[in-house]
Amino acid sequence: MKFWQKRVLSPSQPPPMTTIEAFAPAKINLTLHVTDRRADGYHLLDSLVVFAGIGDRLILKSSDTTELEVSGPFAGGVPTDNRNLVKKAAKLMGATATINLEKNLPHAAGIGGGSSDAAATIKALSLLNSLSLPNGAAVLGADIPVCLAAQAARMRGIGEIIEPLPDFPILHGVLANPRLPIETKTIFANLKSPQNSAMPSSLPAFDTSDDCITFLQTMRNDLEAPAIKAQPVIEDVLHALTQTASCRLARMSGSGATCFGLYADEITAKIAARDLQRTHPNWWVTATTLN
Ligand SMILES: C[C@@](CO)(OP(=O)(O)O)[C@H](O)COP(=O)(O)OP(=O)(O)OC[C@H]1O[C@@H](n2ccc(N)nc2=O)[C@H](O)[C@@H]1O
Ligand SMILES: Nc1ncnc2c1ncn2[C@@H]1O[C@H](COP(=O)(O)OP(=O)(O)O)[C@@H](O)[C@H]1O
Repeated sequence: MKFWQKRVLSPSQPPPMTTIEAFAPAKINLTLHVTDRRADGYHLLDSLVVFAGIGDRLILKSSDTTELEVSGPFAGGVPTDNRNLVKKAAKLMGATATINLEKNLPHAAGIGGGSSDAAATIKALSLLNSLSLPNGAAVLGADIPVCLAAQAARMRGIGEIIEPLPDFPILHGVLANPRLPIETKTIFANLKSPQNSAMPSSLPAFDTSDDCITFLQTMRNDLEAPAIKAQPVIEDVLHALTQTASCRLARMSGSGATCFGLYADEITAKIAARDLQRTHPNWWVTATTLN
C-alpha cells in the first residue's frame, strides 16, 4: 500500500484541516419606510437595501470547539462570548470552528455589521461541513435574511420578505459615522408614528445610477428623526455630507448613526470622502461602491 492510500484509509487519521475566508459587507438601507407596528412590538418595514464594497473579514477553521478572536480597528467593545452573533450563528448551524473576525465596521451603527458577520458565518460553516442553509436564521435578527442574500434587494415584513433586485446599478457613496453607538431598539421606540407610507408597490426600472438617485431623493428613512433626537450629531453628519462637492443625496442608514452620501462617480465620491475626513478627523469616513 502506498503511503497516501494508507493515510486516506486509516480511521485514526484526523480529517485534513479546512479553512475558509468570508467577507461580511456593510448593509446600507438606501430607504427605510416604517409602515406599521405588529402586536409583538416589531415594526413592518419597506426598505431598499444594498451592500458596500467595505466590510468585516472572517477566517474559519474546522475545529472541535468554537473559539472566537476579534481583531481589527473596531474590535474594541465587540463581545467575544456567546452574545456575539458569530457564535450564535455557529450554534444555530450546530457546527464548531475557530473563527477570526477582523472588525472593520463600526458596530451599533445601522450598517448591520453583526448581522452580516452572522450571515457570512452561516454560509462558511455550511460549506465547511456540507450543511444546508437553515430556514430559521431570522431568529438571530431581523437583518439576517437580507444579509444572507447579500445583494441589492427590497426588504419587507419585519425583514423576512426579500425581493432581490439583480440589475441594480452600482452606486458610488461615502459612509460617515460620528463614532457614537446607537441601540436599534431605542430608535424604534422613539418613532412618533409607526404608520407611514410604503414605497410605490412596483419600483421603477433603474437603468442607470442617475435614475436610481432621482428615485431615492423622493423616498425617506423614517428612523432619521428619532435617531437625530437621540443623537443630534447625526444632523451634523447629514449636513456635512450634503455640503461635500456634487453630493446628490445624503441620508441615514438603518437606525443610525452611519449616514451615506451618493455621488455621480467614483472620483467624486473619493474626493468627498477625503474632504469630509479632513474637516471631521474624528469621524469614520470611507468611500465605497454600493449595490
Ligand atoms: C433597523 C434595521 C434596518 O435594516 O437595521 P439596523 O439599524 O439594525 O442596522 C433592522 O431592521 C434591524 O435589524 P436587527 O438589528 O437585526 O434587529 P433585531 O436584533 O431583530 O431587533 C432589535 C430591536 O429592534 C426593533 N425592531 C427591529 C426590526 C424591526 N423590523 N422592528 C423592530 O421594532 C425591536 O425593538 C428589536 O428588539
Ligand atoms: N459580530 C458582531 N459585530 C458587531 N456587533 C456585534 C456582533 N455580535 C454581537 N454584536 C452586538 O450587536 C450590537 C449591534 O451591532 P451591529 O450589528 O453592528 O449594529 P446594527 O444593528 O446597528 O447594524 C452591538 O452593540 C454588539 O454588542
